[in-house]
Amino acid sequence: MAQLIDGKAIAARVRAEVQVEVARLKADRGLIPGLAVVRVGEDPASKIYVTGKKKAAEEVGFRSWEHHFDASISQDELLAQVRRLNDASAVHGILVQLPLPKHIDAELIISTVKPEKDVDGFHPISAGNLSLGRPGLRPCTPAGVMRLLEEVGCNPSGKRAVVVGRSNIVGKPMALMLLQKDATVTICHRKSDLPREVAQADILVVAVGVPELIQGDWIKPGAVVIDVGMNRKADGKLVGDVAFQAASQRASAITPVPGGVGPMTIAMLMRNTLLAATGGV
Ligand SMILES: NC(=O)C1=CN([C@@H]2O[C@H](COP(=O)(O)OP(=O)(O)OC[C@H]3O[C@@H](n4cnc5c(N)ncnc54)[C@H](OP(=O)(O)O)[C@@H]3O)[C@@H](O)[C@H]2O)C=CC1
Ligand SMILES: Nc1nc(=O)c2c([nH]1)NC[C@@H]1CN(c3ccc(C(=O)N[C@@H](CCC(=O)O)C(=O)O)cc3)C=[N+]21
Repeated sequence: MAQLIDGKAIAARVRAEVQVEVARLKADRGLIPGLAVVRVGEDPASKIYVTGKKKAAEEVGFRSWEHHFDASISQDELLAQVRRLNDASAVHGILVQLPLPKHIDAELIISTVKPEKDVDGFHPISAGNLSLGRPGLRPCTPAGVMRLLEEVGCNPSGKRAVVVGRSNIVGKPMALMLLQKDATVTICHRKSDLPREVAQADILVVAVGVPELIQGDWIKPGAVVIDVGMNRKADGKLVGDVAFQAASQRASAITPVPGGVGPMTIAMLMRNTLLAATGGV
């Protein structure tokens, strides 16, 4: 049986580290990091996520604001709101919750966030820095995965890593971060021969959004398996992209869903906001 990677507990540790640094910043410099979250429309999943973020921000001692707009807000008005947050000196981090309504060009909105305040790590400047191997704000989910690997003593150097999914917010930055740690990286998508590629993986990261797409018997014995997928079933329960029971028979370590990568995403958002406030990247 695989070791269960307790993302919930590790995330709590990351938040505790941030909390200590925030207390020191307040005492030494009178500086309180501030995080602004922009939410548009009534996506129920977004609402849950934003609530989790608010709780975490309070816990670590940040100021936080949620700016909620009706789904009918115009693109120009949303752009104006983002610019206002860019100019607000108490705001060190800005997160525009995705997805945005269809009449809004999400890429344009993301590019309008000041790169120094881009705590999601989605701005083209942040993506460019990552791709060039320069310091910068990193996307929270893959950054959280890297921390999980570290915590279970899994050093990617020289290992075969397979990332399933190539989105700009998870799969692609994940592959680049593993590459930066000297893994030999394969990126898979709809046209890939998944059973063949997955069988090669010493480290498998799956970020697809298809319930239990990855079958247990594809997994290389001893692999470390990280399941980013979050799929809600009809009964309200969450399942990942990996068939968990069968996979845990072969993996050496595996993340559960929920309680794996999800809490790490929020914890790394807190870290990024602290970094943005101190200019520490
Ligand atoms: N835990 C967390 O903190 C977070 C969880 N998530 C979850 O992670 C999952 C992925 O999110 P995201 O990256 O935004 O998703 P996207 O929909 O943007 O990307 C999905 C990727 O999976 C690939 N894919 C889809 N179906 C298949 C298939 N049948 N075989 C192989 N590849 C496939 C797509 O390939 P192609 O490019 O060829 O279309 C695409 O590259 C979702 O479940 C999401 O809810 C996301 C963000 C944070
Ligand atoms: N600009 C932007 N940045 C994001 O980082 C972003 C986004 N938009 N849009 C949506 C996705 C999704 N995402 C999650 C984060 C935490 C959990 C999380 O904490 N999950 C808990 C379970 C929560 C539950 O029970 O529903 C867990 O896995 O244990 C889930 C999903 C961030 N995203």
